[in-house]
This record gives sequence, structure tokens and C-alpha cells, in this order.
Amino acid sequence: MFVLVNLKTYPCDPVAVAEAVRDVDETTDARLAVAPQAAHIERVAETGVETWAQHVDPIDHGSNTGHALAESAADAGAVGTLINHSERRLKLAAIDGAVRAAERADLETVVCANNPAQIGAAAALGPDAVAVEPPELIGTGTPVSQADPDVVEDAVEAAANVDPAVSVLCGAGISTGDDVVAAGDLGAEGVLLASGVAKADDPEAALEDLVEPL
Ligand SMILES: O=C[C@H](O)COP(=O)(O)O
Repeated sequence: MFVLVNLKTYPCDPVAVAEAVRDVDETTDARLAVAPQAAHIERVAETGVETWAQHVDPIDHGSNTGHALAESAADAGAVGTLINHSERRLKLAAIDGAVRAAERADLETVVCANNPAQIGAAAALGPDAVAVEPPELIGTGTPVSQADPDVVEDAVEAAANVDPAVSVLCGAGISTGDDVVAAGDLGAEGVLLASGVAKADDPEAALEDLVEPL
């Protein structure tokens, strides 16, 4: 299972969480990675943890003030990027452009979507993976794998119908090892999570619980 920890803009210490993710990664067969704010990518990557960007824009080098250039994320140490997170939505053409920009910079891609229909559309754009996240469950602590298992199974089916090479993650409310196991049982190859680790009093203990059954 792939466990991707998104730090969003939570007021955690990104390096401390990164070190916790790195240390727990060394204890498990699961693949762990962390997605900090753009300004923290370099410091986080220097810890040795697998580091992802939270977003890149559909742009190339040039006149694009304030945009996130895929090559800059890669230069800072990112190896992948989220695209179209529920909190950073893009229009379809921009999602396509962002996937192409990430490919140009050799970044792995996870395109997020709200529901199975959007997952099918996202898979058609050829990312490495898609992540289904019902927005109403994000940050609630109520795991999508238990509260809305159909959305995960339907997302897995929708992606497979379009492109079986695109793997499926699920996210929203996931904070325990049981939640991750449930996600895997529904066909997800990984989970995207944030508050369960980034807002935990002890992120390393939260991560240990997440990977314990894997
Ligand atoms: O990127 C992470 C997702 O939005 C899930 O967030 P959450 O784990 O806080 O529900």
C-alpha cells in the first residue's frame, strides 16, 4: 500500500513530520511519502523521505508569476505531485496540462477527484494514479473506506474500465491501520491522508498505527 501524507497548510513542523514518515517507512513494506507546502519541499526532501508536491500548474518556464512550475518542484526534491486536490481544484484542460507538465519534469502524478465519474475522466488523462475523496468526509475522521465503501469500489471499477494501468488511492478521514486495510480490501492500492498525521499530537505514533497491519 502507498500511504501519502498531505501536510496541507497545517501548522505542523514539516521536517519533524517528514523525519517521522521516513523513520516509519524503514519499518514497513508499505510505501510512505509526504507532501509539504511548496516552500518546504527542499527541507523535507533533505530528510531522505519520499517527497511530493501538493500541486503544479499547467505551465512551462516563462511569464507565469505566482504559479507552481513542475520543474521547480522536481529541482527542490519532489518525485511526484498531487493534481486537482479537492482544496485546489482545476478545470479539465488545466488538469490535463498539469499532468503533462509533471510528466515533462519526471514527477509521478496522482489526480484527485470527488467521485467515480470524475475518477473515470481523470484516469483518461493518463496519470500514474487517481485518488477518490468525497469532500464531505475530508478532515472529519470518518473514514471513506467505512462511511462510503461503494465510492471506493466504484472508483476502482471506473478507473479500470478506462485504463487498468492507473492505480487508485482513496482518501478522507483515514487515520488508523484498520482504515487502510479496509481501503485495500475495497481495491485501493493506497491512501491519501492528512489530519490523522499532520494534526496528531504524536505523528510518528499515528504513522506506526497506520502501517501496523500492513
Ligand atoms: O489530502 C488529504 C485528504 O484531503 C484527506 O484529508 P484528511 O485525512 O484530513 O481527511
